[in-house]
Amino acid sequence: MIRFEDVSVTYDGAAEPAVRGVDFEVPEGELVLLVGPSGTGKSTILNSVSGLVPHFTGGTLRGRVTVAGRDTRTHKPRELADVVGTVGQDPLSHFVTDTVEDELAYGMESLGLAPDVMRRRVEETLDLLGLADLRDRPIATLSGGQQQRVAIGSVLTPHPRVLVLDEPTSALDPAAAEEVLAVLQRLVHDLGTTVLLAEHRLERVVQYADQVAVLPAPGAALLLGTPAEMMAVSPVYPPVVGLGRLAGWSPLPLSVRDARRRAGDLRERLAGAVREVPSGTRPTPSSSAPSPSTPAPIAEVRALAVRRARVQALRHVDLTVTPGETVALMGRNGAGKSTLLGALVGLVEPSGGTVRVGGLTPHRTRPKDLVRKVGLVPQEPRDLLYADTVAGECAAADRDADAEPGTCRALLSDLLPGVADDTHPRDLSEGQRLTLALAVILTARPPLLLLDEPTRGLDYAAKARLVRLLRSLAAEGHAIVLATHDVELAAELAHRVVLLAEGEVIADGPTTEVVVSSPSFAPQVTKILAPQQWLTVTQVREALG
Ligand SMILES: Nc1ncnc2c1ncn2[C@@H]1O[C@H](COP(=O)(O)OP(=O)(O)OP(=O)(O)O)[C@@H](O)[C@H]1O
Ligand SMILES: Nc1ncnc2c1ncn2[C@@H]1O[C@H](COP(=O)(O)OP(=O)(O)OP(=O)(O)O)[C@@H](O)[C@H]1O
Repeated sequence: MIRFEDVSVTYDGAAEPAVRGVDFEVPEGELVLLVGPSGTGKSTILNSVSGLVPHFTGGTLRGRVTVAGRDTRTHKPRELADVVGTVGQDPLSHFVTDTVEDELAYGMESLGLAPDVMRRRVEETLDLLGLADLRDRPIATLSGGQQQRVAIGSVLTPHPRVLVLDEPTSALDPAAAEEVLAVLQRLVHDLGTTVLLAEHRLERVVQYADQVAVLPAPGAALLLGTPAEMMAVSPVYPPVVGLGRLAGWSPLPLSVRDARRRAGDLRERLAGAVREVPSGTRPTPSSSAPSPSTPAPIAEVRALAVRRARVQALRHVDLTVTPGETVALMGRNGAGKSTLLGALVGLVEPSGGTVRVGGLTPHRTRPKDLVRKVGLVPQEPRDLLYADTVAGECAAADRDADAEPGTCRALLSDLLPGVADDTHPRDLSEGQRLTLALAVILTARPPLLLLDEPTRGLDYAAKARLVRLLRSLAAEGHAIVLATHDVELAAELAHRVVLLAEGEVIADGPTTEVVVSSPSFAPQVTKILAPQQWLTVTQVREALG
């Protein structure tokens, strides 16, 4: 259905092709998962199926890409729209209408479908993706994950024969991600839809794939095979595969269920091993604090309520954060995580209750004074960056924070060597942009550091670098609060997990306690080795010695 024949793409001005000699086929009615570290060309391959490469991105495409027999070089994206539905990495940039319902209908309208068919499919899709309550909402007022669901819904309604999805679950909560993948699988099985999908969070998707295509390194040849074959050789793999490799299981398990069946021996070996307190996870924040007295909190939230237009986004929220602790805020899309971070940094005004950060009331404090107390790395780091060059961005950060000139640049070079001063922030990769935003925020050395979905778009290596960095900041005494759907990240990093549901705190405790009992928020290793309480492959490796 999709065929690549010896395809190479070279972007204008680039010395090397972004992808080289790509030659593979996605048969009709199969779901093929495209994986690989950042920058290996996954988006480039996806965009050449929809025709965005080279028609919109520029550059040169050699070889041939055909979709349902149509050559994408001679057919513009518009002329492929009746066959291919695409969701890109940045759904916001693709929305064409203002409300949820209109957006779901738009693709069908442009194809001229009958009104009764459109009506039926809109209703179906609203139900399928849990959007019914949001049907009249302006898209601009939706949470990140709600927007991503709308973006996915809007390509499903025209029933395209081919779906091309670039990280479709990056902003979704774990349950929503499962729901979306179940919908895709149903389309593949029942309607024979062909799906090509790229994703970094393999723990969410690998078990749904018929085949996996791996781009091991920039410019390297693409490998194609069954998920089990590919997971044995891929440089990126989910924790279930990491555990399987560690335990020497063959064939490698791809799902928690497969792994549980094999895990008897491993559980026995682990029961014998001394269970140490895992690195990065302390039983309670205060019990291991250096001084006998608990440090004074850096942030205190009492009975916080926030209304956003007609939505009660938060109610009765109490939260205390002390220096040196890392707190993960988790909960379904729209639960109020970003709103709570917004209240801590003064962007969102409480409608009731109080918020105190470093003795100040954030929404009544001048930004200049507040930057020394608290900094937020937003869900879309681009929202924070407005200069034309990396150097300009860093100079502005130094000024805003009254820091020595060169402070921000030194931080950036430390975190991420090799980013040139004259690069436009727009041309950085997702991970590079996140790191730049982090350096900008850290320039003021705020004692409270907030991050909204920091692992969106990051590969496993970039995530590991972020974990190391945040751990060392916590060890220096920074308090860190991160809103995340990445259960594996929370397991690695957080001392404490706070679960929000419909604007209320429903659990607040040490990571192990909160996640072990939750089917949605438990990491893979926990599910595989239950009833023993392990969180990560690293912990298991250390325990086995
Ligand atoms: N429009 C463009 N113009 C110039 N270079 C580009 C463009 N898009 C991508 N590149 C470069 O091509 C290479 C492959 O990028 P691509 O986005 O396809 O990788 P990816 O595997 O999807 O990465 P990620 O997982 O980070 O999204 C990178 O070096 C990137 O900087
Ligand atoms: N400007 C706004 N106007 C009206 N409602 C809003 C606005 N911003 C957010 N909301 C609503 O407030 C609720 C909480 O949103 P918030 O962004 O805090 O959720 P979240 O937990 O961060 O979600 P996600 O996991 O999807 O990022 C959602 O129902 C959202 O639709």
